Amino acid sequence: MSHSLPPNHFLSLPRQHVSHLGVVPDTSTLAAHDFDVDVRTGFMPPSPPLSRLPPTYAIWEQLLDDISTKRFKLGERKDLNERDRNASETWRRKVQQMPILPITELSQSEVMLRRAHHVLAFILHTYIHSLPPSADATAPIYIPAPLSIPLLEISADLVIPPILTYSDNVLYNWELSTSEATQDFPNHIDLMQLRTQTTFTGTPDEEHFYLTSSRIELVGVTALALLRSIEDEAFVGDFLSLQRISHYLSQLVGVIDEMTVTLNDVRHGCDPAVFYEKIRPWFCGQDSRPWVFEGATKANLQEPTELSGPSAGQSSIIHVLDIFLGVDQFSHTHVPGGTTTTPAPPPPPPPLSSSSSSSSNSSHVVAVEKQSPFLERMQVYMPRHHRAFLNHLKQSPRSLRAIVMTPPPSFSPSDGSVCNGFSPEEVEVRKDLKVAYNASVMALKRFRDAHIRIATLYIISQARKAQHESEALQQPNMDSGSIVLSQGSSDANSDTMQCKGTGGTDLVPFLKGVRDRTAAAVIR
Ligand code: HEM
Repeated sequence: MSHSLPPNHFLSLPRQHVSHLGVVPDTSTLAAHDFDVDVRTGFMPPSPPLSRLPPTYAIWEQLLDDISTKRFKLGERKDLNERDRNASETWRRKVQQMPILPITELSQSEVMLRRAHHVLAFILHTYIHSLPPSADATAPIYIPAPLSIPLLEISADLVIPPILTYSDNVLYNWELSTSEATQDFPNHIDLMQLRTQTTFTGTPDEEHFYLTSSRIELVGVTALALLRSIEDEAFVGDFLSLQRISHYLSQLVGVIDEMTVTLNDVRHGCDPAVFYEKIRPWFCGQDSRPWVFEGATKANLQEPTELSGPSAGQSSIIHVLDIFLGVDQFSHTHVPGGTTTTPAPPPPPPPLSSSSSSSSNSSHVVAVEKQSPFLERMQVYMPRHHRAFLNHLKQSPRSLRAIVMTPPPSFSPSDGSVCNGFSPEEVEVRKDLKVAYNASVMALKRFRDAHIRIATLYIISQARKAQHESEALQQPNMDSGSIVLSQGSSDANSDTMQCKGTGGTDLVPFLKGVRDRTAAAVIR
């Protein structure tokens, strides 16, 4: 089986074996200083992801095909009939009865491992969420060994958790719709030519939902280029380079705004009710019912400590913007269940001269600390090269925020004299720099404002509607117009509705907190 990367690409080279405990650094990739971030496609791969595993794994691909052709329904749905129940039960039996396949053939190639994770993670979520509901809300869900063992092994090799991730349903879940588009890609990218490989529901809404994120990733490539240019200028660090940095930051505002427009486009193709009722439940991670990976102990495989469902909170491009702008020191501090709704006080800027201490190994640690801030936990679900990229960026010796904060913002000589070595021209240039930096931070805040409106429309309003309907059903003689909801109908009241994100956050306070802390990064 040939895969789609050129033979000399670093991901096509033989992999250094990564222990199943995930503790041996994969230096073959880190040493190459290649973080699998392409100049043309960013965090998306530069060619369409593999769409089929080698014949040895035909049974997995067949089970995935069944998901597409049979369109199983969620086990919790009230409108299930006998045929629906039998169809998913027959399919689950096939999962239980398949042989436990060794992953040796896959371990040679990152691209094949990704496809295998995609296939098995879709099978895992279909298996779990097609199960009939249990009377005991805390009863464990048993994942049969033929699914759990290879999924744990593959996840250990990729150093990501054994659950559906953003990379499974966005980064490595697309193809191009025409041969012309395939031929031109990635030198010419037509965002409208993207199609999704796998969905749970077969609805255009689900496809549009995934592709919205893919398009944001591709729009974000221009932001990555600007960040590189800013880094280069920061290295030079002279008067002219400060002017150039301001210019690049002004361009960055335009790119982030374009990402916001693309985000808003989710409304033009993904119906909120279809999303809430039919699509979203397939994403849910482990909640009150523990997932038991059968055979894991016997096979000496590490079981996961946390299993959050896929969330675009795992998108590296947004984390990159946060880290590069130094916003992460504010926006990433939320611990779910904590009380960090007020912006944290600005931390002192790191010294300009601080140098990168070491190349971190933390990209290889997959154990998740439940109490660490949500956005940091989400990095564990990212492809490990992208995680390494974020760590690399965090350790940059030239923090943009620190550059903008030199001299301190309060410094403003009014008599035009040269003060502390800064000429009046340089003072002006530094003022412009601060304005441009703050404009970028505010663009990111606008992205988050738009995102909150979308989460409200797609989750909060739909949850409220569902509650309204179920109350109406319980009180059939009551005039529906007279039903009073405990939650108000305006967005302002949405905080009172307890809704969880797929990543398990109390979504409204969480998203508003991240947005407010982003705004708090503005330099006064
Ligand atoms: C229908 C569309 C969407 C809905 C309903 C939605 C909902 C949510 C929810 C509930 C969270 C809270 C975290 C969790 O528990 O999962 C979240 C986080 C997040 N989402 Fe979305 N999301 C949508 C689309 C997107 C898209 C297209 C992006 C862009 C790539 C995005 C980027 C983020 C980010 C970056 C976070 C982390 C919080 C932050 O950094 O502000 N979302 N989303």
